[in-house]
Amino acid sequence: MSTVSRRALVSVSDKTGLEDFVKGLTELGFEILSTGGTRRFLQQAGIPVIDVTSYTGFPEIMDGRVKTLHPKVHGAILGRPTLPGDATAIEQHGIIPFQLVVVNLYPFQQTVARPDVTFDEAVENIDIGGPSMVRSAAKNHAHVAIVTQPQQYAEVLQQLRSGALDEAYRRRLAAAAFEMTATYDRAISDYLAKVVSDNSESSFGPRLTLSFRLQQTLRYGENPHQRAAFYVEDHPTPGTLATARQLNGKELSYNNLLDLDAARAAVLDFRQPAASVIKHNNPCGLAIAESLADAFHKAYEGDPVSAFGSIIGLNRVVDAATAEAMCAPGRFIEAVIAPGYDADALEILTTKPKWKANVRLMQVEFTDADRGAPDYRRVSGGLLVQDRDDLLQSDAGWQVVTKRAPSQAELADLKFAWAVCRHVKSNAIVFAKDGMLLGAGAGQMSRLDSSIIAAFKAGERSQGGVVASDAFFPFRDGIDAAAKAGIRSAIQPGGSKNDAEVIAACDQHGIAMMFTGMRHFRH
Ligand SMILES: NC(=O)c1ncn([C@@H]2O[C@H](COP(=O)(O)O)[C@@H](O)[C@H]2O)c1NC=O
Repeated sequence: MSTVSRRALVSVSDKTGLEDFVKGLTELGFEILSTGGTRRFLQQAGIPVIDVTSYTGFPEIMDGRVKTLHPKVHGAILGRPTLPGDATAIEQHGIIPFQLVVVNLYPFQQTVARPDVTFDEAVENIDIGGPSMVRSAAKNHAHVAIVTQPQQYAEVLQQLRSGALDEAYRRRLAAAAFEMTATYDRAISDYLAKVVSDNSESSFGPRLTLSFRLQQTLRYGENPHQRAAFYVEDHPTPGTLATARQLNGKELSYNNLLDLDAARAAVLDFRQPAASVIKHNNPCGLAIAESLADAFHKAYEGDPVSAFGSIIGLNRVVDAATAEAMCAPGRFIEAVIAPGYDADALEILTTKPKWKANVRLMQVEFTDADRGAPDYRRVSGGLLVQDRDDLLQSDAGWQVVTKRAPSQAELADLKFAWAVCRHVKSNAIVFAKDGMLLGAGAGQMSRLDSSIIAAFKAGERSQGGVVASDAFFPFRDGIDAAAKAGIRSAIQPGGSKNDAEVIAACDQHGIAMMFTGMRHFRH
């Protein structure tokens, strides 16, 4: 038996804060045992360390695949010295129990997050010995404290200095340890499931396990009587809402988050400066222009009544002109999401009386990295999974089906209206002109009702404009309503058994129509 009273096993990949922590442990009388890399790191810092191989009498083998997987290591972690049977085994096999185990794992999640990662690299970053020690120590928390994160170091030292780590504290450490190994294993199984599904005919594996961590609890859900929280992925893709930073304003609500996501998505599709105005998850305004300020102005004026209390999405760094336009008298905005705010814009938006401390300003990188990610929707007792309908659009395969082809200006508006349309709840009808959404018929149970609403919203402005429909027009009535409003061009997927009747209606009204061959339902 050793004469030292306390032993710690330290084996970590992330060496953050390690030197100070282990120095603290040695000052408290701990003898330190470590694996190769950790031992070298600590010795370079002048800390006395025993190599774990000199304790086990067995070398590290197979490029480190086996370093701590030894009965003298696991016996020293799992042994219960207070039990006669365990005490005998400890004595017989020359085991020296550990009171503290400090382990963090190979960076599997960070490795597979790299776009250029190879399968072999990913596999080599699956830690085996580390989780085994963590699980052993967490199971035996009655005798052993398990430390798995650098963030725990300061508190652990403080607890040790004030006496000992009591059982309740060790149990908390054990709970954190099992949570860590569960997350780690889930990351491995998700990665492998993705590799398997990418290589198989069906993209969907036999089981789906999702893991999210709590980012914030929310005051309430869609309504005040509903509890709510925002959970995010462990390593969210840059540019997603989970990575957005709040620069100003009140606490975010559940509905704010939903609308901010829609506001960002609606402007992400455009390469020109674009602005979206979101209400209840639908754009009531959306526009593109030469400058961001003009885009915002056109978007807000698309439907200024509905825009009151809206969420704004902007796809350029906000400048002073756009900031001034958003603060103009009579405009009321709840939140803004943009890739940034220049110093002048931030000054304006954080000092204007109604904005300061009120309007939520969110900053997020605008990238395409998240496109095509899976989309999940809860139904009672299950989860619906699909590819998100957000791939960059192309006009390859579009065809003119009417006698008249759209003019260049009409074609530009048709492309714009088609891009807007997939952000509107079905049945979606969009009237647009000059890069500006004039009227949206959203979420109606009949396409004709959506057409009538879009025409009503657009009013006189729809003269010479275009209409986009997220799914085919089943009858000519939607086209008749658009023609009555002065629409000159239409875009829709086509594919109805009544296509001939709808095309004839367009020809009769002199409307040019294009079929895209792709539907954009958004239920
Ligand atoms: N194979 C083993 O027996 C083993 N024992 C500990 N590890 C891991 O090796 C890392 C530390 O290694 P080193 O001290 O050599 O830098 C830790 O992240 C630890 O979790 C192992 N590695 C992987 O499984």
